[in-house]
Order: sequence, then structure tokens, then C-alpha cells
Amino acid sequence: MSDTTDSLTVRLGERSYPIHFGGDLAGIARADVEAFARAGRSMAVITDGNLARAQAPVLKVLFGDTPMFELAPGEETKSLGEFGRVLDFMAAQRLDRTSVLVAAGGGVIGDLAGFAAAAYQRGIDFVQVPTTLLAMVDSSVGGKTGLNLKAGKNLVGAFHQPRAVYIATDMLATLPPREFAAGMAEVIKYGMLADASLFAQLESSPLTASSPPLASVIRRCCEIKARIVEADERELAREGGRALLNLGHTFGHAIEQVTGYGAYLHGEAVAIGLAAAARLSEKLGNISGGDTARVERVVAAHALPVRLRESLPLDALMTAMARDKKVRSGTLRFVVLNSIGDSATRSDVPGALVEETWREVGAV
Ligand SMILES: NC(=O)c1ccc[n+]([C@@H]2O[C@H](COP(=O)([O-])OP(=O)(O)OC[C@H]3O[C@@H](n4cnc5c(N)ncnc54)[C@H](O)[C@@H]3O)[C@@H](O)[C@H]2O)c1
Ligand SMILES: O=C(O)C(=O)C[C@@H](O)[C@H](O)[C@H](O)COP(=O)(O)O
Ligand SMILES: [Zn+2]
Repeated sequence: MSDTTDSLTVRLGERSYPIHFGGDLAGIARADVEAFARAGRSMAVITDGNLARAQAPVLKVLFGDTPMFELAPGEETKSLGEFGRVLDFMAAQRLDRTSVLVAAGGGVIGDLAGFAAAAYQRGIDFVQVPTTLLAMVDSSVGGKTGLNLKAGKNLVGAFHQPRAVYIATDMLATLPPREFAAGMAEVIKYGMLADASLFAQLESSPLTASSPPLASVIRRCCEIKARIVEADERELAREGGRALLNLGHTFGHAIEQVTGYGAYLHGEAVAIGLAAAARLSEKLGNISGGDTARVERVVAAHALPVRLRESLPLDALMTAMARDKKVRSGTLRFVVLNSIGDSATRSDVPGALVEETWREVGAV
């Protein structure tokens, strides 16, 4: 199922789009940006302050004087208030239904700008320029856009596929190590849920920002995600399907919500969630204690936590979990491992096992 060119296609009928891979951003995106201009389509770029500073020359070369809106960096930006400011900016720029919005940044910018593109004038085109490892391997692909409410993570949003994704690995040169590690949580997730050999590769040699296999690992994650999204774009499958991409997230999102978004990076919360999902899978008799230990070792080897840094209240975490979007008729579906590299959803997980798992990762 491997595509052999430097791009792969997410096949979704009329919503299909390419993911372009390369080192240099202008090299992979310039032709499209020029084509939008030739077609008379106005553009605007949404980004954040860190990226605008760190990659100013690259953004200037590609986007020239295209209007650019800089948001404050961080998870707190994925809010209704900032969403309104982006829409006001789009209106002030007189974007119309032929315009193209560019989301240049990490998952926060991609999710928020993507949702603004979905909502503005009932939906305009947008493209993803992911600049964090996490956004390259996960958030820029698949069309989940949205923002957080105080009550829960990603509670508001829309499925709105980008028209194209441009993954330029040179952008990672300025990414802080803690953010690189956060992206590795999603990479490990892909190995755990669908690719035992990817997991074994990470096990035998932890991936770093300068590892030669980095580009091929990013591509592999996109390929896994593309195939899952193609089969279940809107996460409607009763079992398995797109919900599998939520491995570790039922725990992770609860940690993010209870700590007020920002104390833990999304990837850090997901890392603890992956350890918790392995523990839960072991309690259900699906995997061995040895497998759980393998998961924890790989997570820790990539500078990620497997336990809460400070204890958090169990009841608040359980309440947050109950608002998970995988709840159906009051029952929460968990993503569990059948083995490393194979996952499934389960709706029959006893609450006592979930509580026991939380306690083992540091809840009280
Ligand atoms: N839509 C999806 O399918 C999906 C998937 C996974 C995660 N997410 C969401 O993504 C978000 C997390 O994304 P993230 O981890 O990319 O965080 P982020 O967007 O906050 O970016 C991380 C930090 O890196 C900085 N940064 C970005 N690119 C940089 C670069 N090249 N050089 C220097 N600094 C740079 C940013 O300013 C920010 O401070 C969460 O809100 C999560 O819920 C969405
Ligand atoms: O694309 C998906 O589907 C995912 O679940 C990918 C996750 O890594 C991502 O964090 C996503 O935003 C979670 O979605 P949610 O529906 O659980 O809010
Ligand atoms: Zn995620």
C-alpha cells in the first residue's frame, strides 16, 4: 500500500487531496501558491508568534506580502475567543468564497484555522503547512478541526478536509526539543495501534530530530492515518475505524482538561494515556505485562512521561472522561490493544479497571 512518489493522496472522492513531502517548504508549495494567485484567489496566512519569528525568512519567500495573522502560541489559543478574532481578520481581509486560508504552524493553528475555514462564509478552502512533528504526523491530515471548551477538549469543531498538506522537514530545525518529544507520542501511537514494525524500529533505536529515518517515519504515519480516515472519515464506524486514532486520548484529553490546557502538552498527556491504555489492555487480558513494559520503555526513551507529574483527583479525571466524544448512549468506548501493532474499540470496560489504571499512573 506504499505510495512511491514524494506525495501521497488521501482518497476521499471529491474531497481527495495530496500530502506533499520534502525538505524545503518553498520547493514543495511554491507552484500551488503561484497557481492560486494566477487563478485570482486571494490568500491569508494564520500562524503563531513563535513560528512567525523562527521561520520568518521561509514564510517571506513563500508568501511574500500575503496578509498574515499571528496568534499567541499555546493550547489556550484553541478557544472561542481566538476563533472569533480569526474570523474578524478574515472578514477584514475581504476573503471570499474563492479564497484560500493557509494554516502555518502546529496542531493548535491547524485545528483553529481549519475550523475558521470551515465556518467562514459557510466554508472556504484551506491548506495545511504543519511545522511541528505532531502536526506533520497527525493533525494536518484527516480534516478534524476545532477548539476546546472549558468543559472538554475539542468539544466544538467540524470535519473540514484541507485541499493540500505540505510537509517540509526543514521546518523542524527550529522546533524546541520538548515539542519534538510531544510529537513522538503520536508516532509511538501509530506503531502501537497499527504497525508493529514501526514500534520495533522505535524500540531498537529512539527517533531524534537528526535521525536519518525521520522523513520516512513521518510519511509512514501519514500513510496509516490516510488509510484509516479514508475508511471512516467521520468516525462513524460502530467498532474500530477512525476511533482507533484516539488510542491514549481518552486518558490524555482528561489530563489536559483537568489541568486547564497547557500544563501538559497534548503529546505529553497522550504519552501518559498510551501507558494507561497499555495497562488497561493488560488488565483486560489482551496483552502481557511484558508488552506494557515495552510500551512504557519506548515512551520514556523518547523523553515522555508515563505517569502524572503530580497527582490529580480521580473523580475529576473520570468526569472529564465521561465527556469524551466516543461516548455512545452513555457508554464510553475505549481504544485497547489486542497486541502491539493491533488495536480495537471496547464498550464493555468495567469502571473499576479504569479507576485502577488511573491510580497506577498517579491519580488519587
Ligand atoms: N486535528 C487533529 O487530527 C489533531 C491531531 C493531533 C493533535 N491535534 C491537536 O494539536 C494540538 C497540538 O499541536 P502541537 O503539538 O503541534 O502544538 P502547537 O501548535 O501548540 O505547537 C507547539 C509549539 O511549537 C511552536 N512551533 C511550531 N512550529 C515551530 C517551528 N517550526 N519552530 C519553532 N517553534 C515552532 C509553536 O509556536 C508552539 O509554541 C492540540 O491542540 C491537539 O489537540 C489535532
Ligand atoms: O484524527 C483523529 O481522528 C484523531 O483522533 C487524532 C488525534 O491524535 C487528535 O488528537 C484528535 O484531535 C483527537 O480528536 P477527538 O475527536 O478525540 O477530539
Ligand atoms: Zn492527538
